Amino acid sequence: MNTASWDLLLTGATLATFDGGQPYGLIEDGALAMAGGRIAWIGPRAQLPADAQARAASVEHLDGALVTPGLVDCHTHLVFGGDRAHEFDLRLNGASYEEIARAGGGIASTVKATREADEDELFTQALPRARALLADGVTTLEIKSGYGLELESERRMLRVARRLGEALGIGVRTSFLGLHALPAEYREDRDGYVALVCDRILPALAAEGLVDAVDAFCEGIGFTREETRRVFERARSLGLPVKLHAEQLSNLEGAALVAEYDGLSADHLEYLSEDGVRAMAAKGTVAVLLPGAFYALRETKLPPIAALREHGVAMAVATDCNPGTSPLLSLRLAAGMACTLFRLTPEEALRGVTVHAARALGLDDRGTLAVGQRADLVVWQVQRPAELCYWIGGGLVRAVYCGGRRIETA
Ligand SMILES: O=C(O)CC[C@@H]1NC(=O)NC1=O
Ligand SMILES: [Fe+3]
Repeated sequence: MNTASWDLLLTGATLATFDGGQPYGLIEDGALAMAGGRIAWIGPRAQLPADAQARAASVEHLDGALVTPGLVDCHTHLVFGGDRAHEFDLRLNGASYEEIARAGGGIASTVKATREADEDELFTQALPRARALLADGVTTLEIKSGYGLELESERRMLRVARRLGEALGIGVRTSFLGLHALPAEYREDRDGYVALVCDRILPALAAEGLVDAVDAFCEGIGFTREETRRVFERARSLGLPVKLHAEQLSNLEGAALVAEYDGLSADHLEYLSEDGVRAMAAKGTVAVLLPGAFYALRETKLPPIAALREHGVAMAVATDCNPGTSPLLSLRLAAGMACTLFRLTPEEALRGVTVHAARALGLDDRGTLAVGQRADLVVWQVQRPAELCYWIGGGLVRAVYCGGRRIETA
């Protein structure tokens, strides 16, 4: 009779648990057991129960390899049609953003390509991007809508997001981003478009179970604070949490608006003020830093990292994977950029792509290695946590587990 109560026992691991007070929550020469998709036991190998080997259906000795929680990418626009590589080429050959936009480029070109693609085409185009993030350790992905800007295309985007999670066996959380850009057909009727989003599209997609959170692009080139408030009011009436692209290019006090609605996160934040930091701290709103967009746009204004630290605002880091301002397919590289460009410590950056990123999605069942957490974890080819931010480039993953199941990353 099988007496095993553990599915798998990993021993001889360097465990970065991000749980407890030690730097990285580190446990040297540790052991971790999984059962039923959860972590059943974790601690120093020397403290394993005497019958540990008998309890485990299988045992793997890791010779000191680093084990972390599965990485959480809490801000992506991963589903979209076409790409903007040609614009990258035009820009590097001297074309301005304005010239490209006037020629139909920018978000408008991605909206056109997304509307023209059917669900299978969108899925086929997004799958390699999701696999690339998975191959670098991501086990939970947030994926936004926002390139459809009308009901059927927004629905297609969110259905593809759900399909990606099912196909790859990883967690997916969706965010509705109807207020991402004004579609051409509403160029003369902003109010009409905001009403369409709030009164028609969002309620319909929420009723179909496609929306986990509501986001908006609160910016001079996006939507105003008042327009953002309208979609937040609708989200609240539907019982959906909110998050926001806030203070990316200017200060519209979007972060304070998220805090007013007890929102999950404010994202970008290069122009975040001290008042905005205080508002976020008072409500536990997570600051999501997006160094990929900062890098690709060659920004110079840094987010107020010192103020966020001083006020104890949890900082997350994400790829913001999108075709225009952050075509970034490695969350680990985003963590490295957060260190090099934003001066986060490696521990801050790694908390930013694990436990704090999970909190930015309203998830408390993942992001740390602790008994009862989902068995979402990565076994790395390195021994020290800081190496995950230090090495530039991929190939450091040895194994990925999601819900206790080994995930193929090739
Ligand atoms: O250019 C794109 O396709 C998206 C830009 C992206 N969206 C947003 O809200 N902020 C950004 O940087
Ligand atoms: Fe974004």
